[in-house]
Amino acid sequence: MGTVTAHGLRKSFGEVRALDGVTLEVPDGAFFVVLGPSGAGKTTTLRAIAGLERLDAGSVHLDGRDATGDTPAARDLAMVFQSYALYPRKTVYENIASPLRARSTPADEIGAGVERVAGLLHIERLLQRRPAQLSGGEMQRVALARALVRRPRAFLMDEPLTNLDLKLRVEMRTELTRIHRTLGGTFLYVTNDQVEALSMADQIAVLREGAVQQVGTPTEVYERPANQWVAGFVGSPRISLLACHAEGDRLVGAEGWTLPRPRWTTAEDGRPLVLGLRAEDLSVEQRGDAALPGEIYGLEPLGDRTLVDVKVGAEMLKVKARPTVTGKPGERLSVSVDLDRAHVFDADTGLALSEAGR
Ligand SMILES: Nc1ncnc2c1ncn2[C@@H]1O[C@H](COP(=O)(O)OP(=O)(O)OP(=O)(O)O)[C@@H](O)[C@H]1O
Repeated sequence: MGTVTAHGLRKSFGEVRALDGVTLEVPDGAFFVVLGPSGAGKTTTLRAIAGLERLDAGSVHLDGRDATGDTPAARDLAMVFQSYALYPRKTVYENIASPLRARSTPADEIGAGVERVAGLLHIERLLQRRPAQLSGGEMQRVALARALVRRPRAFLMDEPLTNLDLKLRVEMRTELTRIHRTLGGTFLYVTNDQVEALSMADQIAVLREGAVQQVGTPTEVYERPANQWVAGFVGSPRISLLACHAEGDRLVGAEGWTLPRPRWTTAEDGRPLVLGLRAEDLSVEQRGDAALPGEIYGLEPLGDRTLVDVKVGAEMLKVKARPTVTGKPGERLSVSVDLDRAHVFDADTGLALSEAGR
């Protein structure tokens, strides 16, 4: 078993409120990602669960048992840090073996355990080296191997891929999901990288300023963001946001445009709203009659696609287009909108308006 439940975690450092009532329920065997920008409280959450941080309030239950007062060792969790934290004077083999030695594991089991994880992480040929003789990517693999060599109740991982270059990071994402599938076990993983979260997680908790904004599958968080902030944080390129209000069966933009009002939008006429449109739900080709008038601001070729920045009055839309698209700044065009996929938020509260019905 490996369920981890954090309830109402609160923690302040002097004036800074790092955690403002964080509640998480991590099911046994999940790949659960806590996603949030720098300073959101991700590390503090993980450290609190690991028993490394004293809480002002809240509780931590492991496999249903209250572990709030337990020492880190008694919690039986393995933690991987961004900084690797390897022993510099020990070989890779000894680094990986150290958690097993600390628990007086028989020698033959240690050998078998190290070989197994070394194989899993493709680091067999590094076992006799010392950390100073490793690249950053190799050190990261060793740090992961050292955590994975045991079967703790859960693995806690604090941005373990941050120090890797982009290519290695992408590779390790696939490897970590493979390792999770192979080993089983509960992974609680924190990151500020939304692509990492979307590509690896079974479930994502989005954290902002010490408060959970939304918990859901990657699809739920991306397709049905609970509020404007989540919509803006998750997704690349960033969602375009346009000020508007409803008038009968139309949405009327602050910049003078109108669109048919999505049938699921529940808001009284005149209330300030924000229309959220993702780049892939917009098109510079003519499609249907829902369209916004604008002018090209710039083109950003990205190889497999080109992003077209379109000015709609003083506001900006990012539109995903074919790589062959052409156009000059200042050229007028009409941007087609897939309204079934649009998001509407209350401008005052930021909350998504009734999306359940679609
Ligand atoms: N030991 C500490 N003393 C004082 N303030 C702290 C301490 N640890 C964290 N904080 C503050 O608490 C807040 C949350 O920090 P935390 O490290 O949990 O965020 P994070 O989401 O992990 O950020 P990052 O992605 O940058 O690591 C921040 O404002 C941070 O400055």
